Amino acid sequence: MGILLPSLVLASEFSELLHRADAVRSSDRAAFDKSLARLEALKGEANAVERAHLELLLNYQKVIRGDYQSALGSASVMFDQVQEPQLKYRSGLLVANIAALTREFSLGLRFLESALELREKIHDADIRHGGDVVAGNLYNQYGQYALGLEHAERLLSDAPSARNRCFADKVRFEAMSGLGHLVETRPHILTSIARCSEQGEVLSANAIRSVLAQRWAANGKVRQAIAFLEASLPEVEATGYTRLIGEYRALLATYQLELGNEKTAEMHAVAVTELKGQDSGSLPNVMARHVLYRVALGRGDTRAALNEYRLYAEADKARLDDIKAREYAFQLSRHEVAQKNQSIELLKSQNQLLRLEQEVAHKEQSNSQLMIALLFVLASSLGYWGWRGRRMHRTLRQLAQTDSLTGLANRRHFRAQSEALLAQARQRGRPMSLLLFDLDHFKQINDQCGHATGDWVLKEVARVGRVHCRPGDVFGRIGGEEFAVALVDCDLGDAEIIAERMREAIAVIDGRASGCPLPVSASVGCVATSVSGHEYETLVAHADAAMYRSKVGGRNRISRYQTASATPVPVPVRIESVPVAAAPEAMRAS
Ligand SMILES: Nc1nc2c(ncn2[C@@H]2O[C@H](COP(=O)(O)OP(=O)(O)OP(=O)(O)O)[C@@H](O)[C@H]2O)c(=O)[nH]1
Repeated sequence: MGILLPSLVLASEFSELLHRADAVRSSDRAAFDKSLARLEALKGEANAVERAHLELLLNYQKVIRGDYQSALGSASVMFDQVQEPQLKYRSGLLVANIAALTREFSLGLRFLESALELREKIHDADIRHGGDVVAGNLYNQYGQYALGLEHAERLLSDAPSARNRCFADKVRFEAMSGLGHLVETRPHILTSIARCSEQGEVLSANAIRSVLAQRWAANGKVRQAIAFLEASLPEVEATGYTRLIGEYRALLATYQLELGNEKTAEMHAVAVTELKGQDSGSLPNVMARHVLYRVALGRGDTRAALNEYRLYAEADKARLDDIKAREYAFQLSRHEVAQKNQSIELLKSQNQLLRLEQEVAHKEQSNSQLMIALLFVLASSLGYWGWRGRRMHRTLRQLAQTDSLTGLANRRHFRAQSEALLAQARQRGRPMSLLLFDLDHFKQINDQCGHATGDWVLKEVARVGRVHCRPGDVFGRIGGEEFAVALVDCDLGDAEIIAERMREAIAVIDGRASGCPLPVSASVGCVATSVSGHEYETLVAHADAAMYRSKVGGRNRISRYQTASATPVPVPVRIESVPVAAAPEAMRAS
C-alpha cells in the first residue's frame, strides 16, 4: 500500500491536469501549452488511456499551431487504434475538422461519419454534443444545410450546456440561412447572440450577427446591416480569425458599394484581399474581387477594370471548383455508405442462401419445389443488389460530370473531353476550335428579375446553344454565366460562323417568357488550334482574351484571337480580332 500510494497520487494529478488542459484548450492558449508541458513530463506515470488522452490534446495543439499534416496523420492512426469510445469519437471528429481545413473533403466526411456511428456510446453529454457541433459545422461547410440543421436541432433537444447551445444556435442559423428560410424573429436571434457573448464565444456571436445583417440587407435594410457589422468589426478583427474577418469585410464592401460609397467599399475589399492564409476561391475573396472590379469600372479605368475582372473571374472559378469538389465528396461518401449497407444486405442474403441450401440437402425431396422458388427469389435479390450498385455508380459518375442546372458538361468534364479531342486533332493533323461565351450584364438579370429568372436564362442559353452544336462537339458550362464549346474538325472561319449563329440565337431569347424585360446577350471569344496550338490552357487563355475584347468593344459580339501573320479571314459583322500583340496584358493597356 505504501508503495502504491505515490503512483496513485501522481495518476490522479495526471488525470486532473488532463481535464484542466482540455477545459482551456480553446480559451486560454498559454495555460493549455503550460499544462501540456507538465503532462509530458509526467507521462511515464500515466496509464494507456491517459496517454492516449494526452496524445489527443497534443494533436489539438498541433492544429492550433497550424501543423495540420502531422495532426491529421497521428489523429487518424489514433482513431484506428484506440478502443476507448470517447477518445476514438474525438479523434475521428478532429480528423474530420482538419481534413476540411486541408481540403481533403472525402477523407473528412469518411471520418466524420465513422465517428458519428459511435455517438450513442458517448455518455458524457458535453463530448457527445461536441460531435454534433462539429458535424453541423462541417455539413454547413459542405453545403449540406439540411443535415447541418438536423444536427443542430438534435443537440438543442438534448438539454445542452449554455456553451453548446450557443454553438448549436450558430449552426442552426447558418443552416437556415443557407436553406433560404431564416424566419426567426429579431429578438430571438439577438437573444442567441447575447447568450454566446455571455459564454465568451465571440466567434459564434459574431457569426450569428453576420447572418442577421445579411438578412437585413436582403430585405433592403442595407444601412442597418452596415451599422450592425461595423459596430462588431473591431471585436471580429481582434479574434484574428481570417474566415470571419474576411466575411465581415466582404459584406461591408458589397453593401457600401450598393450605397455608392466607392472609397469605403474599396478599402474593405482591399483588406479582404490582403488577409493572410485565405483561399483565392473563398466567398469573401470572390465578393471583394467583384467589388474592386466594379469600383475600377465606375472610375472609368478600363485597364484596371480588366485586370480586376480577370482576378475576379479566377477567384469565382476557383470557388465553383471548390463547391463541386465538396459536393462530389459528399455524394461519394453517401455512395460508400450505401455500398456498405448493400454489402451487409448481400452478406445476409448469402448466409440465408447457404442455410437454405443446407436445409434443401437435408430435406432432399420434400418441399423441393418451394425451396427452388425460394432460391430463385434469393438469387434474384442478389442480382438486384448488384444491378442497383452498378446503376448508382453510373448515376454518380454522370452527376460528377454534369452541370446540374443546364445538363451540360461541367467545367472539369469539359476540360477532360476537350483535352482528349485536342490530342486526337493533333495526332490526325485536323483543325479544332474553341468558343468562349460570357453572358452580358447577367447580374442585372439576377438583381432585377430574380435568381430563378437568371437560372431560366442559363437553361435557355444551354438549350439554344445545343441546337448549333454538331455531333462530336462538346458544350459545357465552365463558370456561373460562362459557357464553352469545343468544335472538332473546325478552323477559325467555320468556328466564327457557328459562334455568330449561337450569339444570334442567344440574343433572341425572350426574357419576357419568364417575366423579365431585360435583353439577353453574350460576348464571345473564338480561337483555333491553327493559331493557338493544342494546349488547352493556352486555347482557353486566348479565347478569354478575345472574349474580353468583345466585352470592351460593347458586348453582344464575337472576337477572334489570331496571330498578326495569319491569313486574313473574312470578318463578319460584329466580329473583332485580337492580334498576338494584344494578348491579355497588352490588351488591357489599350
Ligand atoms: N441565377 C444564377 N446566377 C448565377 C449563377 N452563377 C453565377 N451567377 C451570377 O452571375 C452574375 C455574374 O455577374 P458579373 O460577373 O458581374 O457579370 P455580368 O453582370 O454578366 O457583367 P459583364 O460580364 O461585365 O457583362 C453574378 O451575379 C452571379 O451571382 C447561377 O447558377 N444562377
